[in-house]
Amino acid sequence: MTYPNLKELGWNAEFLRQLDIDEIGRLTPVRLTSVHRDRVEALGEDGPRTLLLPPGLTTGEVAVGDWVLADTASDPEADRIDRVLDRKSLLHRRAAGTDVRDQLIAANVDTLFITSSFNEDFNPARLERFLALALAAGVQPVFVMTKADLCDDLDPYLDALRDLAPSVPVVALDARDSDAAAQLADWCGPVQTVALLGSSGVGKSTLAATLTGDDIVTQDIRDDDAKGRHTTTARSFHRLKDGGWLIDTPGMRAVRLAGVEEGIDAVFADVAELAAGCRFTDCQHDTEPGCAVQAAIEAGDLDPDRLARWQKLKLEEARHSESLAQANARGKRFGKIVKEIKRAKPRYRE
Ligand SMILES: Nc1nc2c(ncn2[C@@H]2O[C@H](COP(=O)(O)OP(=O)(O)OP(=O)(O)O)[C@@H](O)[C@H]2O)c(=O)[nH]1
Ligand SMILES: [Zn+2]
Repeated sequence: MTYPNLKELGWNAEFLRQLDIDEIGRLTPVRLTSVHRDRVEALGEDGPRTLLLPPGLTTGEVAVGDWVLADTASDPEADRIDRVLDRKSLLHRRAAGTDVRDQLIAANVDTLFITSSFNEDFNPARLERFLALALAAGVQPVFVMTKADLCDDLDPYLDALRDLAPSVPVVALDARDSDAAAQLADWCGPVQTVALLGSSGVGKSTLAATLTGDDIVTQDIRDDDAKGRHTTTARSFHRLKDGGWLIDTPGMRAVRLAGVEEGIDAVFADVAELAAGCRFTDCQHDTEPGCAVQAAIEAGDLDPDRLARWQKLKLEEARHSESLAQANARGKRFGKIVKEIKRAKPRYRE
């Protein structure tokens, strides 16, 4: 069995530069292909490996696509991660439900295929949200529009996408057709890593199968977390027909924003620029005098819906970032209390 070499796995000079002389001989670079509660799976030049984590590092701090240095010599019982290399990009989101922790989705992704279909699923607010996520992560976004075969008139959708983000490439395709791979070939070649994002039913699994040549029905690997709840922590890493890699994330209906303010401002650069011209720095762009945003709306230069979507996203971002900061503070307080309790408790056995 031959395995892909490091370069084929996406390794490049940026990662190599992070190793010091001692590490080059002693440690092995490998790329993470799935993350479980207590261990990770990785792929390197010698094939797949299971790695344990060193003290002080949890699986919540690593993501599929990460490059890590594996220590395969120190402990005869198990291979371990020595350290995680700096990432060139990191997609993350807020965890589901009331959990406000940041959840890592995928690391070192070059291109995010923001997938939507030409039908009722088409939703500008959702696309902007995905776009903000991609830009904040440092990933190139591409709009991949599926079910083109079912739509009589693509133009209104294509126009809407151009208004939304003029510089983002748009590809319209039938996800079931093998031509789809050729249409996306620019982003799927050797050394490139892509990820798919989009709501349920838009055709992500279908497209993944077309791009990889496998029928990779998303297999969520369920793990029990510390509280015994079932969580989906594993993501899959698949070889693309064109030589690159696909990180396949389970359907994400609602991406929770947090810490992506820069991404939002980039997506709404036109509105943000207008807002910078308002008379008051804390202008709410409502009825304030000297509001450049309202002036643009009146002049027909700005769609009021777009202003509303910007405000909604910013509010959501502010709220989530705040709760994240609060949760971190709470976590620290909790940690302190646990330590105090431990200190106070008599120790019967060690
Ligand atoms: N006609 C047509 N059907 C498509 C296309 N893409 C996907 N489908 C169909 O749409 C349905 C849903 O596709 P999936 O690939 O399962 O969608 P998904 O995004 O993976 O959905 P989740 O797994 O729920 O996230 C399937 O019946 C596909 O065959 C397309 O481009 N054209
Ligand atoms: Zn204003």
